[in-house]
Amino acid sequence: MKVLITGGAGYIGSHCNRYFAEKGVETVVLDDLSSGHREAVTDGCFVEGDFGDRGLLDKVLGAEKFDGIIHFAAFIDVAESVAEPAKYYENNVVKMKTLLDAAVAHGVKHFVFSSTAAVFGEPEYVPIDEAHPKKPINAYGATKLIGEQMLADYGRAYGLRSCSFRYFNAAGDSSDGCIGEAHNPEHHLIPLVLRASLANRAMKVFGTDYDTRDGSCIRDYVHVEDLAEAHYLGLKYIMENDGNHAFNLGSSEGFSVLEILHEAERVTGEPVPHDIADRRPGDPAVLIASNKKAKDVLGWEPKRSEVQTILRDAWNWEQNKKY
Ligand SMILES: NC(=O)c1ccc[n+]([C@@H]2O[C@H](COP(=O)([O-])OP(=O)(O)OC[C@H]3O[C@@H](n4cnc5c(N)ncnc54)[C@H](O)[C@@H]3O)[C@@H](O)[C@H]2O)c1
Ligand SMILES: O=c1ccn([C@@H]2O[C@H](COP(=O)(O)OP(=O)(O)O[C@H]3O[C@H](CO)[C@@H](O)[C@H](O)[C@H]3O)[C@@H](O)[C@H]2O)c(=O)[nH]1
Repeated sequence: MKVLITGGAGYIGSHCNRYFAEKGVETVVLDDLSSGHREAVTDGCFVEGDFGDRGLLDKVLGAEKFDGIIHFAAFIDVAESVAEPAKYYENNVVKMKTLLDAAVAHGVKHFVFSSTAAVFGEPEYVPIDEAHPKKPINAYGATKLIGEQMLADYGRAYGLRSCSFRYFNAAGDSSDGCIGEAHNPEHHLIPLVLRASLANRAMKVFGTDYDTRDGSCIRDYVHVEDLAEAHYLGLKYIMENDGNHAFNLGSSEGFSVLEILHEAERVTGEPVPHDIADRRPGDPAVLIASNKKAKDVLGWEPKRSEVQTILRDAWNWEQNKKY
């Protein structure tokens, strides 16, 4: 089996590339390194370039037969998407259409897509299942919902089978410390908490006046290696089953920001210096996934998504980062 992985030099894509290689899948990573790292591509072939470049896609997809495309490449910063929506519609929608057209033209039949919990917007109930209304409240979430809709339409019209995964909070790093999260700038809670301990410099807790058990926001953290496995199961599923499918991926357990700080202190034995700050605009109080459909349909079972395991792997990575 052979797949093209866009964004495979990024955080989640690099773990997926490694997992697929372990499973004996041949991979070609296509990444423009706008936020990814060449060192994160530990397996397969690497092509540096833009996934929206049709000429390049024709060259890559025309050279050999690909069984599927695993599409991670995107811009991912929610706040930036509100300030600069054009940048997000261009990369996450316009270029994705180019990629889909190239897939259809070259006879690629299977497409796995990185969607997000942000397609749901403000939750009407938790845990959030796949039937939950989709009303994104920022441009980032809107672009991902359009991506899902394009897949449904391309599926009906051109027979492209697809699987969209709505990740909740991707977290953790490779269990052997070889690759990990290295966004620049970093906005995600867990790396910032651990860096606060390492540097003895206060991080900010955005809001303690939410309607939650301790006033801070609750999120569902899912290990990046569990996400990688889901992509493999998802690809296998659409190779055996027709249609366009979507799954929520989370641990189905919620932790508040203050609970994460506390758990981090238990794992590292170090205090987390922090200040209480105002709410960050656009943060829903609680996001928790129902992962029942992924379990029932794909047989997915999160193995490393206990918060202590996530924090242990992340602590190991933050202390010994390779890039
Ligand atoms: N990190 C999370 O918690 C999270 C949650 C939900 C969804 N997602 C989605 O998962 C995917 C991966 O996220 P991540 O955290 O690994 O992000 P990341 O920024 O680490 O990885 C994205 C990769 O895509 C590449 N890229 C971006 N635009 C490109 C282009 N035009 N051509 C070629 N390469 C391009 C970047 O260089 C980078 O390597 C994204 O689609 C994101 O929307 C992430
Ligand atoms: O310095 C910080 C950083 C974050 N937080 C809080 O920690 C929680 C988690 O924040 P973060 O790690 O930035 O993740 P989210 O904002 O929940 O967004 C992630 O999860 C979403 C789905 O749940 C995805 O759509 C996004 O792409 C992904 O970044 C939120 O309540 C933040 O307010 C802080 O208190 N201080």
